[in-house]
Amino acid sequence: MINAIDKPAIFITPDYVIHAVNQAYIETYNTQVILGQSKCHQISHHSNQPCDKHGEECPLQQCQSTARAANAVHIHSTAQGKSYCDILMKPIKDDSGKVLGFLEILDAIDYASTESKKGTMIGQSAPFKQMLNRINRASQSTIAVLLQGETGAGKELVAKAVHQASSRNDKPFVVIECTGLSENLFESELFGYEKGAFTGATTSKKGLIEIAHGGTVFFDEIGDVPMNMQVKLLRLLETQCYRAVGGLKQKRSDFRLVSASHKNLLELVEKGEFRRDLYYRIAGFPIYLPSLRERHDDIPTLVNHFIKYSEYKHKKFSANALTLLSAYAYPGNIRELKNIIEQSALIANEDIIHSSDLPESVQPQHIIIDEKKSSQTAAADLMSLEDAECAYLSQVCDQFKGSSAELAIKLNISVRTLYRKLQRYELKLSVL
Ligand SMILES: Nc1ncnc2c1ncn2[C@@H]1O[C@H](COP(=O)(O)OP(=O)(O)OP(=O)(O)O)[C@@H](O)[C@H]1O
Repeated sequence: MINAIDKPAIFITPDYVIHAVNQAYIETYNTQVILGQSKCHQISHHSNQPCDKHGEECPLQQCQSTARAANAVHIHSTAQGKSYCDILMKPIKDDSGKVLGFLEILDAIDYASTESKKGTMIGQSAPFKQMLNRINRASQSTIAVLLQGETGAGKELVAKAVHQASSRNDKPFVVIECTGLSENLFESELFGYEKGAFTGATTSKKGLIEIAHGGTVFFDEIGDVPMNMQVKLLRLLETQCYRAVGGLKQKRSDFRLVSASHKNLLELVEKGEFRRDLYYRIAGFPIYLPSLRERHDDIPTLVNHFIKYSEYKHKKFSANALTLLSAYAYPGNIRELKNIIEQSALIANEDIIHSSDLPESVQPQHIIIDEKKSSQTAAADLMSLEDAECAYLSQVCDQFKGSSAELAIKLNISVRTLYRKLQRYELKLSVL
């Protein structure tokens, strides 16, 4: 029975022991499993303890307590290194309803990675994993996906992942940037035009919607579509039919819809700036993208990733600079982090990038007090006292050229307290 499943699958009893694996599992994971003996966590996590003992959800336990199917995104150790996997666990019952064991179906996620890997989304924090779970779910259907997240949080990358993981991945992925689209441009760009439709239309041109046939259309910043064009957009999305500018023939395009906005669309609906019917048409399956502030744990891996794929791959950030980078709030999210890394690498004269090479916005005095900002923005950017202390100490450590005793006197604390704080924030004095 297990071999009838085309994805990798295993059968486990409640004591975590694997009793059967299918052909797809053997081909994908190439791992030595001793049936009736190996436990799932030993094989997938190289650990003697179940997943929930080392920070991951255990779908087997969930399944056991509810007697219903459970799902989780896990990081598995495979012959090729660590990789993401979407797990579906189903209880298998006998005729009397007694649970005999669990069927685990594994779906490899190759558009995301825990470590630096070109062309993938990097991260391993809990909010990132929750997002992956939603992306994987969305990609298995043709439901309209709405991506909501701050600017620079990775909406375009997620839209591409939804497409890549779907059955349409061999067809086009077309991006339509909605910001600044005038009515004329909107129609000619989306629907194309016929020869002679307007002055300058010397040949006919295909529209983006036609190009996307069979694939996915990504409407970026859909909240910026003006009211008068929202009606036309709704008609297109409802019927998938359109007419080229200057054309008479009705055309049809089969496309999967993914939209994104950094604005709160429901608030726009309440204010009467976005049509409610259009909102419900595009928001079939909302996916929230966490800001970088919510996934601070991912910063060091992202820093390594961006430096590795930049022209400064031989350079490295000092531990103090990394601490400062981790304490910053990133209103521009991952895009801002990427810029900061490239800027600092360019500024650094040596192969080590020190905290003094980081741009002013990241420096502690800027993070702590920026009087020019409105009180509302300043409140949003406020950092905890602990983060502020850590950021300040990290800069001091890079710049202070004296002994620890001298520094302790300057900071008006004992040398022991200084060492305790340095240890706590994993900082080092440049001259000790
Ligand atoms: N998880 C990630 N791992 C690696 N790089 C990422 C990740 N998320 C985003 N990026 C990178 O960050 C940059 C910004 O991402 P993207 O353009 O997708 O953001 P966005 O939310 O669409 O921004 P905007 O709202 O301004 O359109 C890109 O260079 C992208 O490759």
